[in-house]
Amino acid sequence: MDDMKHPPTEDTRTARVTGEEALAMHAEGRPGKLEIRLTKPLITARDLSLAYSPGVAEPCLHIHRDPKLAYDYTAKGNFVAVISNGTAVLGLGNLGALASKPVMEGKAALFKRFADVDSIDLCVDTEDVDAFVNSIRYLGPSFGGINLEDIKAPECFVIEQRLRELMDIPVFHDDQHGTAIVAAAGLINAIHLTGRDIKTTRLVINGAGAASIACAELVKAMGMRPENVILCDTKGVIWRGRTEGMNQWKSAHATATEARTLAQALDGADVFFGLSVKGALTPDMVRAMAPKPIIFAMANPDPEITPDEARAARPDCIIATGRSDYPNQVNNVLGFPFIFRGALDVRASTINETMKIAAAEALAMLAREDVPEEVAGAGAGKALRFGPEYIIPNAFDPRLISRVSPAVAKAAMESGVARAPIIDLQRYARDLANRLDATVGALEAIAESVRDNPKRVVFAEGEEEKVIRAAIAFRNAGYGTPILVGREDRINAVAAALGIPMPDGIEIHNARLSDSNRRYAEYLYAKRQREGFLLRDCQRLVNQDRNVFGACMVATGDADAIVTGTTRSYSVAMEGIGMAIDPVPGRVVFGLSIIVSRRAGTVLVADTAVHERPDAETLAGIARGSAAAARRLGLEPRVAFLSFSTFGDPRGTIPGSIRDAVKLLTERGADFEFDGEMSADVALDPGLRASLYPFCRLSGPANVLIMPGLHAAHILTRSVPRLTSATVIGPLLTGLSHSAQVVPMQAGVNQLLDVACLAAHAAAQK
Ligand SMILES: NC(=O)C1=CN([C@@H]2O[C@H](COP(=O)(O)OP(=O)(O)OC[C@H]3O[C@@H](n4cnc5c(N)ncnc54)[C@H](OP(=O)(O)O)[C@@H]3O)[C@@H](O)[C@H]2O)C=CC1
Ligand SMILES: CC(=O)C(=O)O
Ligand SMILES: [Mg+2]
Repeated sequence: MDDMKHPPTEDTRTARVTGEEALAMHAEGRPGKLEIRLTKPLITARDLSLAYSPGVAEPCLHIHRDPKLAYDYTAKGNFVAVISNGTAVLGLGNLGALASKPVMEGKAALFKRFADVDSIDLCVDTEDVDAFVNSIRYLGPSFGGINLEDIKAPECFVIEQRLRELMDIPVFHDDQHGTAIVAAAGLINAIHLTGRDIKTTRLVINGAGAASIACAELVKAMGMRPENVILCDTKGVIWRGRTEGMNQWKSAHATATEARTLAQALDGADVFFGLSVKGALTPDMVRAMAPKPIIFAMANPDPEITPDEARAARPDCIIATGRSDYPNQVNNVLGFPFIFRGALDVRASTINETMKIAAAEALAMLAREDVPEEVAGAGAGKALRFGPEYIIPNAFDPRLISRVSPAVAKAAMESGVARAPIIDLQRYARDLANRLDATVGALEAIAESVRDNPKRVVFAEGEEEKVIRAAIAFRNAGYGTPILVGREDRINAVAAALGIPMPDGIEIHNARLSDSNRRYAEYLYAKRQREGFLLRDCQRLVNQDRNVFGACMVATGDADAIVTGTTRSYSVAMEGIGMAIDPVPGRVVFGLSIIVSRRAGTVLVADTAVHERPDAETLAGIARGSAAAARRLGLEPRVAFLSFSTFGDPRGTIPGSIRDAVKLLTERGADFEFDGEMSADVALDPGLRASLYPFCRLSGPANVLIMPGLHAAHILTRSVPRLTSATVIGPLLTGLSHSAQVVPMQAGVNQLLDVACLAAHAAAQK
């Protein structure tokens, strides 16, 4: 196919998902997005006596005497309730309490993911303000803070005000203040980039509800003149004297203006804030705005205008939306996790204006700094740099927690609402940076970098349902062009039976009918003719073995990477790939697994796929390859060669290969820390090494574990995800001259997608 190497023409940076994918994600495994985990063991009778009766009486009595101790003996200090009645669910309207639950679980998940704040959703089934307030006001003892969400205006103003008066913990309506803080941060930078002065900037806000009123208040507090801010709602401009559809909060922002419609208000305006509904802003309105207009179309899930439409109407505009799949995401996810983190850590009694402005400024300033490689996506073509397409940090920026939360904590202390001040703020910021796992950010950075540099990835088992789903998800995620190997009618029939429409941009190649199969057979014959293969043997392999066909596509440059493994055993799939793709000369091919755990951070394990009993040279090669992979993930490698014994204790038959591998690396002067043999606990816990093995050369807990053989590697990586809360990614094949990955046969759609993304990333590094 002539056009084989042309990537899709549309903007592949975006990570679009389908409704079907979103439903499947929510239904998969344990339904929903949250579960509760224990922080203390409850295994023995003693554990039970300590955690429950009689032991639990002790903290109860202490807290009774001194309520502050609740922060020391319970989860209160890190626990936030996300509360809604579902009357303004995103921009979807009044869906009710139950239907708001996915958003509320989502907010709780974001609290945990981005700021390690524990959180629970409480969906309260009433639209009555008094009943709502009364159902919350008595819950204070359980929580360190209350995050109100998606409650419509004007009731939300009354509810928040009353709860703030009644409760002694922060009560924060995210749609009001979280949104205003993030929008203000983006506005500070957009004003700077377009050379404006906030005092003369004219803003039109579409919407006069929770988010809009809070935005109007904050921008005015920041110096925008009241007469330069016009609000519109479903009845048009909120002008001074209007009586229809008004309330006291709208009246407070009514402007003396002749404009009556949004279009009239926008004539010559500098800035548009959309906090209303999809499609409310038309290209004609955008065309009527001032030069270099600033457009924040923040309605969710669909903005008031899409970036493509806005740019087509006004190429000189700065455009932001509330979505994560366009550049410039102005969304309160950049605010609430970090604001609460800072407020909780100083046990703030409230979140006040000083804290909000500190958060907005910290966000704005972070966007002006150089973006570290792991955020921009290592090797990505499009670097994120302060400018019209990057006015606000990315939600996955790991620096957010160590910038925004300390700014909020400091402002709380300075404004006198901190009940547990932090003495050393620099140390606090450092501790926060380490609180989140770096690999999670690194993996998202890998995905981002693949979106910037999309690849052609062969899904060799193209007729399988889960493979088709993964290929479609790969395409929708913007990772590049999936190539399904299989019969077109079969693939279309499977997709039709599943009710999945096949999107454009997916290629299907039937090995037997492909124009290229003769070329692949000749390629294979040239490689294998001295190993007993005739041309017709090679032709048969190419025609009949999809792994061989797919690997030939990659080896001859028709594709960038191949993913397989769901229908054949690992070794058979490897054999097919190995027919066409060689190891990098001098490198060992091995499997690398990544264990991501909260407790131990990120730990790489190798070899988890290829060598049953590696000799010393192979072990040394595996260690070298693993150390290089660790560096690519942003980890400085500390490599431990594992055994049942540590430096000869207990005595036994330690495989000589381990000690010889350590010797080989020492003689050759490896440029990373390594040592062994040692047992896994000694490798992971430096405390166990300190007194008995002070000579050990590892400076901290090992983050790369080299296994003595495949049996031990399998036992470890297969049991960890079933016995603990850790995730295991891989095994990922390492050391081949072209990017190829074999997933375990039981791999699901998400695993296939992740591995395909990693394969595409690896292809970019070849
Ligand atoms: N990006 C982000 O971080 C956030 C985005 N949002 C988005 O902002 C929007 C509003 O949310 P929220 O303030 O909580 O909701 P509210 O229900 O409190 O307010 C909605 C407001 O939008 C107005 N409105 C509805 N349709 C139109 C229209 N066609 N033209 C003009 N105004 C209209 C309503 O007018 P009226 O008063 O006449 O009924 C009301 O004033 C949602 O789309 C939400 O997703 C909200 C929070 C954060
Ligand atoms: C982002 C958000 O909170 C909303 O759209 O309601
Ligand atoms: Mg909301």
